[in-house]
Amino acid sequence: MEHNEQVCLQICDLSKQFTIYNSGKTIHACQHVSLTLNKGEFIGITGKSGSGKSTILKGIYRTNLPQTGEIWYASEKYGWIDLCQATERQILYLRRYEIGYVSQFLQLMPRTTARQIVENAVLERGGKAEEARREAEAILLHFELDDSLWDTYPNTFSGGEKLRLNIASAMVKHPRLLLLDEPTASLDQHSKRKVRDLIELLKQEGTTMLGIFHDLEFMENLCDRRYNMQSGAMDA
Ligand SMILES: Nc1ncnc2c1ncn2[C@@H]1O[C@H](COP(=O)(O)OP(=O)(O)OP(=O)(O)O)[C@@H](O)[C@H]1O
Repeated sequence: MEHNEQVCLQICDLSKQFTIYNSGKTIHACQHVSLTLNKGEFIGITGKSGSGKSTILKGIYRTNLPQTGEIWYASEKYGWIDLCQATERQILYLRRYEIGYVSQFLQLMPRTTARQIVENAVLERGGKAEEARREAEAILLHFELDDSLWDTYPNTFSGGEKLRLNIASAMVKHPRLLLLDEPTASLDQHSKRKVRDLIELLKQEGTTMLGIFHDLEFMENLCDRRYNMQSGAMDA
């Protein structure tokens, strides 16, 4: 396959189905999806509920493995790599240093405070302790997480607080490719604007993004192009 230098991610004829064991039924979660994402571009995925939007993102992040198709990614470390064929070790490396995934669900870590969650994200990408402390405080302030919460465990946080923390810890890693799976689903307008500001900042930094947002107004003027799951093409 020939690769273009401008391209960050190329999905080729991707299909994924699930078999429901107790009924034996097959669900075609997505079929024949082809999509090219250029470096620094932000594509929004649209389509009705159940049309396979999350399935695509999970395929890229390798939370699931599609039956057919290829997902070529221009990795800084590995060069062009088909994420469907990559080894577990390669996937772990890419998740740590190159590809970020934000959903509306916070992965809680036992006995880890909000501040530590964000600091760990900076340390994971290779940042120094002082840098981690500074960046964690800056992003927690940006998301207006009350500072009385910074050194507490997030299991008691409200939905919106968890979500803001989740987004903060993914964004602070500055991944080259960021996958956004409805990260703003339950946020109020004010918090959504905060997320939007950060997405704009990441865009300016050249981050490539692929995102799902139910709020089409939110997507407006933020993404460069929109891919429609039903038509399998870019929205006009
Ligand atoms: N692990 C799974 N096992 C069985 N079926 C699944 C699984 N994951 C997804 N599906 C099915 O695949 C289809 C596509 O799901 P997906 O979550 O990708 O849709 P979506 O477009 O993101 O939906 P929504 O907008 O409601 O979040 C759905 O019919 C769903 O029920």
